[in-house]
Parts: sequence; C-alpha cells; structure tokens
Amino acid sequence: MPTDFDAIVIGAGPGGEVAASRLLGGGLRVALVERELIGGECAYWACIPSKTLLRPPEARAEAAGAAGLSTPELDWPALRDYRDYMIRHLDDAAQIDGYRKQGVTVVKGTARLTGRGPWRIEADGQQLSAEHVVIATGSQPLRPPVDGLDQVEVWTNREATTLREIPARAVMIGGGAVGVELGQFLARMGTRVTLLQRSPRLLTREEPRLSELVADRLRTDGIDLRLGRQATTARRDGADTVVELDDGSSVRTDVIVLGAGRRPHTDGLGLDAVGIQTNHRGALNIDEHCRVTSDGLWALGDVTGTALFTHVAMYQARVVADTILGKPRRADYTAIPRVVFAQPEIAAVGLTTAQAHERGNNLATSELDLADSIARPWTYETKPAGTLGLLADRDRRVLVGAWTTAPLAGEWIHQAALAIRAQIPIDTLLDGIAQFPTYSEAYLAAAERLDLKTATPLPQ
Ligand SMILES: Cc1cc2nc3c(=O)[nH]c(=O)nc-3n(C[C@H](O)[C@H](O)[C@H](O)COP(=O)(O)OP(=O)(O)OC[C@H]3O[C@@H](n4cnc5c(N)ncnc54)[C@H](O)[C@@H]3O)c2cc1C
Ligand SMILES: NC(=O)c1ccc[n+]([C@@H]2O[C@H](COP(=O)([O-])OP(=O)(O)OC[C@H]3O[C@@H](n4cnc5c(N)ncnc54)[C@H](O)[C@@H]3O)[C@@H](O)[C@H]2O)c1
Repeated sequence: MPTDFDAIVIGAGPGGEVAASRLLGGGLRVALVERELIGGECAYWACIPSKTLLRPPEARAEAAGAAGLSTPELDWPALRDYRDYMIRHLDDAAQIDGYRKQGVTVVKGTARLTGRGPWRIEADGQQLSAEHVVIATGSQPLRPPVDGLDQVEVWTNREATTLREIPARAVMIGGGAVGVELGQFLARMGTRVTLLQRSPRLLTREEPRLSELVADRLRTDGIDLRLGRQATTARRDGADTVVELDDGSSVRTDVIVLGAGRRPHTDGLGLDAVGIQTNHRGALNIDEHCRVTSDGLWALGDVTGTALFTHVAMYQARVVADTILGKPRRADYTAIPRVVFAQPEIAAVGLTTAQAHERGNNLATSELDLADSIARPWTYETKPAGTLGLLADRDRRVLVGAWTTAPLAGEWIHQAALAIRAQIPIDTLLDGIAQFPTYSEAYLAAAERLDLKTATPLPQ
C-alpha cells in the first residue's frame, strides 16, 4: 500500500532531529512532527540554557583562583540576554524553515498513533502514513509526592533554566545532575540554597567517593545539604513558602526547584490503539537496533529510559537511521561519558566499583590527588583541586571505569571513554606520553598506582 512518507519522526529533540536529518540524507521521504519547539527540551530548557548559565560563574571562580587576577563581576542582565539568545528566544521559525527547505515535511502538533500496517498517525488535524515511525518524544519532570506542592511556587527545569530574576532563597529537591548543576548555579548567583536529597549521598549512580567530594564542594559553595531527607509538605505563610521535612525540621524559601528525576513521555501517543505497552518505568522497550516492533516502529532517546543524555539520544538516532537505511548496526552502550557541569567539572565513565564487582571483575582501583602528582593543577590555579579514580580488570588488563572531579574533566574523561570502549590494554596506557603539563598526565600516574597483581577480596 503506498504511504505518504517513508518515515515519520515524532518529537524534534536532539534524537528526533538527528534521525530525521540522517533519513533525509539517505534519500527517504521524511515527516517531522513536533508539538512544541524544534530542538526539544535540550535546546530550550535543559542542556543549552543550563550550560550557558553555568559558564560565567565557573569562569568567575576560575579567575578568582588564578594568580594575580581579581574576581570579575557577574552581570546578570547580560548573562540572561545571552541565555535568551542561546535558546533562540523560544522561537523555532528558522529551524522549521530550514527543514522545509531541505525537503522535510514539518508538522506542528501532538502526534497520536492511530493504526499500523502501514503505520498511521494523526497530528494537527492531518492523517499521515509511513512505513516507519520513530518515537523520540523525550521525558518530563517527576513531581515528588509532597503535600501542598500545587499551592506554592514550584520550578521544574523549564522555569529554572528560563529564570528572569535570581531568587533570594531556593529549596532544591533532588541531588542528581539537575540538583547539583542548578543548585550550584543558584548558590553562585547569590541564592541561599537548601538541597534535599532522598538518598544518603548525591549523584547516586556514581562512585560513592565522588559523591563525597561533590558534597564537600557544594558545602563550600554555601549550599545547605540535607542528605537522606525528603520534603513532606509545602505551604504558604505570607510571602514565604514553608517546606517541612521528614525529620521534623522546616525551611523557608521563595521557590522550590525540582530535580527529582524524569519519566518517559508517552502520554497521548495512542500506544494502546496500536497494541504497544510501556515497561514498568513507563519507557518503550527497544531491541539492540532500537526497534519497538519488527514492523517499522522505532524509539530512541529519553523515551526509551536508556540513559537520559543528549549524546545517547543522538547515538541511538544514528543506529536507527543506519538500520532503516539498510546498514544495520547494534547499539553498544559501553563507556558512555557522564559529565556534570559543576565547577570543578564532575565526570565519569564505565563501571563503578559496585557494578564491577557485580560483574565479577577481578578489580584493581586507584585514586589520585591531582595536586600531589602532576604539575597542571598548580599552573592552573593557586588552590588546586582535583581527584581521579581508575578501575581496572586485572585478568584482562583493561580499564573498566574512571571518575574524576577537576577542571576540564568533561573534556579529558574522553580518553578513559575511548580506552574502555576500545579495551585498550593498560600496558598501552602505561607506555603513553601525555603533553606536559596537562590534566591528561593524571592517567599515567593513576594507572601506575593500580595493583594489577594481587586479588582484592569481594566486599562483604
Ligand atoms: C536541566 C537539564 C539539563 C540537562 N543537561 C544535559 C547535558 O548537559 N548533557 C546531556 O547530554 N543531557 C542533558 N540533559 C538531558 C537531555 O536534556 C535529554 O537527555 C535530551 O533532551 C533527550 O533528547 P530526546 O530527543 O530524547 O528528547 P527531548 O529533548 O525531550 O525532545 C522530545 C521532543 O518530543 C516532543 N514531543 C513529545 N511528545 C510528542 C508528541 N506526542 N507529538 C509530537 N511531539 C512530541 C517534545 O515537545 C520535545 O520537543 C539535561 C536535562 C535537564 C532536565
Ligand atoms: N550534565 C548532564 O548530562 C545532565 C544534566 C542534568 C540532567 N541530566 C539528565 O537528566 C536526567 C534527570 O536528572 P535529575 O537530576 O532530575 O534526575 P536523577 O534521577 O539523576 O536524580 C534525581 C535525584 O533526586 C532524588 N530524589 C527523588 N525524589 C526525591 C524527593 N522526593 N526528595 C529528595 N530527593 C529526591 C533521587 O534520590 C535522585 O538522586 C538524568 O538522568 C540525567 O542523565 C544530565
């Protein structure tokens, strides 16, 4: 049966955009359906504005820490203007125009699946059919179960990243990447921040030692960290919001900022109508080619719940497009870098110690205080900070994990990412030559500390 398109991509975040562009490049007839803005959460309310906002306070702290420099002033209106420029003033007219000129049919509206064999969708009053449908609808913020949350001022990542004025006080709920980045940003802009983290440590998916170092950093920034704590209720008291915690204490604030995780976005997609179910986390199950079904339904990015990063969404989009275009490839999620853009940067890749033990690695670990071991921290700042941890498998003599918090860590973590993904022998790393004086020299120093001979007992 003839179809309107070869492929319809639902959702124009970073994942959907890469899929649409690659499928178009492969000569297919492509429709891109977006209910809000072309560019998705990442471009307007997540990665781009948050990293734009974080850079000036980072540069300011770096200047203050470099010899002979005085602390530059932060100019909030100028930073806010640049943030607005970076998020295109929430206007995607140029993007729509660009796609249409390239030959993509752009439909602005909420897409709903209405049938299969061939796939049919409805969006903006139009019925479209295609051989392939790619679902790239992203995720939405979780609202924690706090009584009275609807009665007080609450910011999700959207309000927080498009903020116009810096609040005097904020209660941040969640100590993951969003909580650490936005919490530090607000604190450095002068907000009195209280951060509530349900777990006993920050960044729960990372090495506990890294969580400890990050907590110390945030406390130095003046953030009141409440670990192992949750809000139970929130209420108004005059101009204040009062947040009550599960230990009986309370905090007065101007705003509550949510960074308590996200859930896959499948509401209203019409999955039931075509017999598709989500898994227990609300995500779409996919196979190694990112197929939801074998008859042309695909999914990628946050909606798959794989690892909620833009680089993962774009990687899956490349896997989907190549497979549709007849060059099948399997997604391999080994060694995805995980960077939190705090100051100093926090970066990790591969397995944590607990994960490595679970997988039966014969594990060797090392931890390096960068200032004790290499020169770059001292030429970089007067009070050098930074730590690198390595995890290696003794039997295979390869790295299986790395974590660090240090200046520019988001850049040089990629050496560990490549070493882990390509299983580069430790002996090659031990024979490596890094430019002097750079942070990259830390890898040799940390690798030399790995005890690759004796077995470590498994934790009890
Ligand atoms: C504050 C914050 C900061 C972040 N910073 C980073 C970072 O620095 N680096 C990083 O890698 N990741 C970061 N992330 C995560 C990153 O934003 C996501 O992983 C990424 O946006 C996922 O891309 P996606 O294409 O899957 O979905 P999205 O970017 O969420 O895009 C999905 C699109 O689908 C549309 N849509 C949904 N349903 C429908 C429908 N039925 N019909 C039509 N359109 C629909 C939505 O409107 C949206 O535009 C951050 C997240 C947050 C919250
Ligand atoms: N730099 C980056 O790449 C970057 C930046 C921001 C976000 N992200 C992505 O966005 C996703 C969402 O980030 P996130 O930080 O919102 O989620 P997250 O799942 O990483 O962390 C949420 C944290 O909130 C805590 N929490 C949950 N409910 C709570 C409650 N009621 N009270 C107190 N604490 C509570 C959890 O224990 C958890 O540690 C992440 O998966 C991350 O990959 C990436």
